[in-house]
Amino acid sequence: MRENELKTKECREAQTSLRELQMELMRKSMHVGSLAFAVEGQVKEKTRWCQLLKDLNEKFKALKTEHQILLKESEEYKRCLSDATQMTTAIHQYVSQYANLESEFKDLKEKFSEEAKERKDLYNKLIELKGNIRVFCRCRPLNTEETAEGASMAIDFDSAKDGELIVRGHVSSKKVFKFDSVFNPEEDQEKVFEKTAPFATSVLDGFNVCIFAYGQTGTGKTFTMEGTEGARGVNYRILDELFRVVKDRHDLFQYEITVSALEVYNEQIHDLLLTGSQPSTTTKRLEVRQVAEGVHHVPGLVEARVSNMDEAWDVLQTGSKARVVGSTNANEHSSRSHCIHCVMVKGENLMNGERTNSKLWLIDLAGSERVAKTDAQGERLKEAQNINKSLSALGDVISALATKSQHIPFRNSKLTHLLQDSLSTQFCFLLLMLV
Ligand SMILES: Nc1ncnc2c1ncn2[C@@H]1O[C@H](COP(=O)(O)OP(=O)(O)OP(=O)(O)O)[C@@H](O)[C@H]1O
Repeated sequence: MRENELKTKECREAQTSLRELQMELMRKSMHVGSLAFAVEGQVKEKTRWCQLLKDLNEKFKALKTEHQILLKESEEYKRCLSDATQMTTAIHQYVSQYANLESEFKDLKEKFSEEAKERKDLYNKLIELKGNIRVFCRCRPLNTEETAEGASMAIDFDSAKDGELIVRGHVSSKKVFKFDSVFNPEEDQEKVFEKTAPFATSVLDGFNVCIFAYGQTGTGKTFTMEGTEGARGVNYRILDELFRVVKDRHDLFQYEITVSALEVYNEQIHDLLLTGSQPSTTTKRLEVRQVAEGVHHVPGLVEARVSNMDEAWDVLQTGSKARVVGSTNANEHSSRSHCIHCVMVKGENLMNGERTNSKLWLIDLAGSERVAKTDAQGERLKEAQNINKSLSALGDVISALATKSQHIPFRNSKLTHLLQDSLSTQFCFLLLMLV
């Protein structure tokens, strides 16, 4: 019994310790569960950190590459900076050089203006010394008919070297004429122009220049002024020279050039640039009007603006052609009218703003044969009388100008009236006498 009780006690104790062990096991398994949960959390955390580390690694790599690029760029910038510094120094040097040049340029500009004025004054004096009225004589060669008829020259050209021309008369008489220049039959258009060329500069310097061709019909007035395509005359050559000088001076001067072409026939002025302006057709006559003290104008006259030689020549040729086309007999008509080409030049000195206003007149006068000699009647007589009247009026004006007379009779003919302004101040007058 006792043994039974012991066994029961043992059994109870075993039961109690089993219960405790069970409790302990439960506690331990709960602890293991919480540890597993914690471990799972740690694993998750580790994965996240690993990912972060990976990302950071990539970012680091990218930053490293960027750093390399920036390093390169910064070296480039450094180089540029040194270039820029050099450039700035160079610019500073240029600026100071420019300032020096500018002041030198200003000095030169002033000197140039003074020299130009001096040159113009000297030129002015030279013209005065040479005389602002000059007469050249040109003798044409004998034509084939004259040679066939056995004609010979009455002029002794050997003596003409100093401008003195000896004309042998009948028997042993001889007459001596004095000219500023004499051109013998062998001297060509170029030779004649050599002496005329300086007048182009005079016009651009503000002088009025009048060049006349005077002589009897057939002596070569039109040949000398107009010339032919193969032997250009004064008109073409002087315009060419004028535009050459304009081009040469384009940095210092600005010029505005206009041209007109007109004709004086039977003491009436006609515009050759207006179609149908010939005397044979019914057109409005032009008149010279005084618009201010010392300023005369021809209202309605076409003034064509030209900017180069070709344009100017085209306009003047239009005028010359209109003169020929309008007449029934070109030669007859041309010898009975004064053909006038006028080149108007407005200049501005770009250095000092000085302005000039001048005119170049190129005039092929009507044939100078005398009425008594021509045995003219009717319309021809009227034409010849008008020519005589205007040529002698021109002669009177020249002699009044040459003797510096108080009164210059400009109003005695249409031609001299037209030229009044141009023969009143700063002018050069050249008469080409053709024989
Ligand atoms: N220096 C010269 N050399 C060669 N030929 C000339 C010369 N002068 C004139 N001639 C010739 O003489 C002829 C007459 O000349 P031109 O027509 O120029 O005379 P003009 O005086 O103008 O006459 P018009 O009063 O009728 O107009 C033309 O055939 C021209 O070619």
